[in-house]
Amino acid sequence: MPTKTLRQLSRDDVKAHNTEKSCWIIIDSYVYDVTNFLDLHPGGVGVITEVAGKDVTEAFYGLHRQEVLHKFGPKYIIGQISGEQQRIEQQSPGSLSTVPYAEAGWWQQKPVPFLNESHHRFRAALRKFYDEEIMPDSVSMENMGEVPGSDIYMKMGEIGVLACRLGPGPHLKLVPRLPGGIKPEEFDYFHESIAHEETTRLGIYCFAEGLASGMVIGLPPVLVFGSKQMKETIVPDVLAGKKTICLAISEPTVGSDVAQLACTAVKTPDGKHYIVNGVKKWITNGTFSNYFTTAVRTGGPGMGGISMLLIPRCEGVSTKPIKTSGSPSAGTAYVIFENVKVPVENLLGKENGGFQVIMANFNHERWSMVVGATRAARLVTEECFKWANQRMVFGKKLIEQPVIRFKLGSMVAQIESIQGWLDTTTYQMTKMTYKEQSQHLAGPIALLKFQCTRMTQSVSDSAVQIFGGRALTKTGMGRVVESFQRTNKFGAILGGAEEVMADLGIRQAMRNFPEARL
Ligand code: HEM
Repeated sequence: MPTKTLRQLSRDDVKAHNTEKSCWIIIDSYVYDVTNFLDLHPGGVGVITEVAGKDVTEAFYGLHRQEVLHKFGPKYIIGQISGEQQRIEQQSPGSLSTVPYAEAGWWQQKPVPFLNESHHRFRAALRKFYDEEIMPDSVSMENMGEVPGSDIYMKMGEIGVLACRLGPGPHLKLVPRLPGGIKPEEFDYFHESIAHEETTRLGIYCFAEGLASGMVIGLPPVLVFGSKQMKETIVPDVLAGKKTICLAISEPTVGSDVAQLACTAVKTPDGKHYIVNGVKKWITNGTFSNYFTTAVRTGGPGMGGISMLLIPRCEGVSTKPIKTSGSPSAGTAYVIFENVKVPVENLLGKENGGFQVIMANFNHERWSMVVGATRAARLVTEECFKWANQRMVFGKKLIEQPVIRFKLGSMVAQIESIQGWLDTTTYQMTKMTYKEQSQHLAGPIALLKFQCTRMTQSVSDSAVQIFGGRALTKTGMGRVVESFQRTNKFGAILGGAEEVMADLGIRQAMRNFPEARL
């Protein structure tokens, strides 16, 4: 809202401008001359002229998100009502929300043992970046089905967030700086979780997926198992946002049952190349990636015959968009390999040792999905809290209905339960080596993901009921809830289906089952 001194007006001054020829309205103490906007107004001329000359604050907020006012409003402001102040809290870039439960406890001044000042600094820098650089165009890009372009990737590379989304490790030293001036040595899994959370907080699932979700799962195998040459050339380019990468494992007939995959890589007689043939499906960021971290069959059937190859976009590689229930902004693709010649140096790990490479990555992927899904559910709850507080129905605010408070209570309780488990898990990760994490956390993380996506479905269901018809339109008041109800199931399938997760959790637990009897 304007910072310069505004012309002071009285309510009577405004009252006189109540026609199509001169149409003034008051929203939260500011006076808008919307005469020239009437013909542009998506809701039509009549709705505004009907209330011309009046204070329309409640009517406005009943029909529009605050972002509408921020985007279109400022140029029509001509003054402020004398002696009045803006009353409605404005979300400024980078700020924390004061709506109850809209931020996890620590961010709303409740002490927790895991976080310190560096996490605060990191969050503030990152949120400001997302609010200012990414948010403004993201809703329209998602609706138009546009993927985030290289300009966005470069900006993300510049601030260092791409590296942060891969977690702690030596790769953090490959970027010139990290958000908030964090040092690579002080970076832990809580910083990483903040980086995922702030991406999800955009509230636009597929566009947010387009922001390097493929890299989060596609680059770690290169970091851990790649050759020196890959680490010196490909990794820095990806972290700088100059190149993009994704993970290509699932196939038209193979999802969670990775051991059955059919894409083949056959060595040439001179032993210098693999010839890759096959199709990958549901590959996030596949439509625009430069590299594909790909699972291929180099040996016999089952998990012992799988290898991982880094395949560049080259002759014989083609990608086709898949129309999902989300938006093309995620770049979800079929990736088709037809006699693709890949140097043997592009092998990640050992030949036929690909299953270990895949597994090494899975826990981290699942954990990061829980982080994102929990944050998305929290955002949805914030939307519901705000809406229930502003929506008037049957002569009172929605929040005054006990049934709505019950729904909100149930949503908050489920989210906070997952948050508690998640924070404990993240803390355990900070105290364990990668190997220890695989040994001790694979089962609990699988169960956590299972419970988390059960939670998101329940939260989505309640949120839709609270928003009513607005939860079914892609633009307007309910856009965040609409996106969530359309896309939250992705998390229940990708990275291991719910049923597989619950089963895995128990199978892992059975590995250490004692000689116990009742
Ligand atoms: C500065 C003043 C205003 C601006 C910039 C503005 C802008 C907009 C925009 C951008 C939309 C499309 C919303 C979307 O789909 O995301 C919209 C819709 C609408 N506006 Fe306004 N508007 C203003 C004032 C008003 C006023 C004063 C009223 C009546 C009280 C009004 C009534 C409506 C209605 C009924 C819709 C359709 C809402 C729906 O689809 O649910 N607008 N307006």
